[in-house]
Amino acid sequence: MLRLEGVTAGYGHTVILEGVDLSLPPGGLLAVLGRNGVGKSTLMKTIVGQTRLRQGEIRFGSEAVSGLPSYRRSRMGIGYVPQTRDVFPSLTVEENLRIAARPGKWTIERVFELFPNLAARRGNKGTEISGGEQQMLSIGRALMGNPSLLLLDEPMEGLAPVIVEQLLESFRMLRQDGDLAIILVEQYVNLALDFSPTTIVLDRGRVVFSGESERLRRDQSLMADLLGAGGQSKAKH
Ligand SMILES: Nc1ncnc2c1ncn2[C@@H]1O[C@H](COP(=O)(O)OP(=O)(O)OP(=O)(O)O)[C@@H](O)[C@H]1O
Repeated sequence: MLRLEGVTAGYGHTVILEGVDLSLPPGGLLAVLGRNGVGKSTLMKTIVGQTRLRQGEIRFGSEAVSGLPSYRRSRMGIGYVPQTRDVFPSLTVEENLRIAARPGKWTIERVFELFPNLAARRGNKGTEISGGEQQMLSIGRALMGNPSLLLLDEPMEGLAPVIVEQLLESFRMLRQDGDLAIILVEQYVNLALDFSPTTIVLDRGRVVFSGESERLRRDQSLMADLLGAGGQSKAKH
């Protein structure tokens, strides 16, 4: 469903990603790990078309999407939840969801089933809900577009443990759904390894590990090598 081959990309003259290969089958899961600033968000932005692609190819389904603008990729079924939480502050929860709607199985009712907190806040503006609820709304908006691939960029960042637990539960429900492929960028290593059977680790814009999450989890010294002290401390989560 998604294939990157030799992708080199960055911003303006700056190259951040170098020779990245990855592939994900329909309904597949992938965790993306790496220290701060190694290019995880840049990888997500490159998949959705928000960086400058210098070399390589990105295919989604049967099409090469490398030359397509973001909105075309989104219409083709790539849903993106950026680290910055993509909600319109002056619109209500319900309006935020409605304007993101495209035909398919995801409806407002279904999003409210996934995130009951949002149902209770349907009339509140984007500014009148908590950070955790904004994250749920941002994910809900991506789902309303009825994607076949969902990119989640550090969705747990800065959220209280109780909200992290709620989000995790919703991700498990999405995973059970089966036909939605998900790429999860995470700083919480164990949480990501639990979520996805396959993982890649980035370091300075290159893929330095690609394989079974379990293999990484079992090899603590490899994990320390690839993710460093920061990864280790967050591995406790
Ligand atoms: N819009 C931009 N223009 C220029 N450089 C950028 C831009 N966005 C990110 N960078 C640089 O690209 C590099 C990779 O950043 P990126 O945000 O992809 O890393 P990350 O692995 O997601 O980090 P974090 O875990 O801290 O979110 C960093 O050196 C960053 O300064």
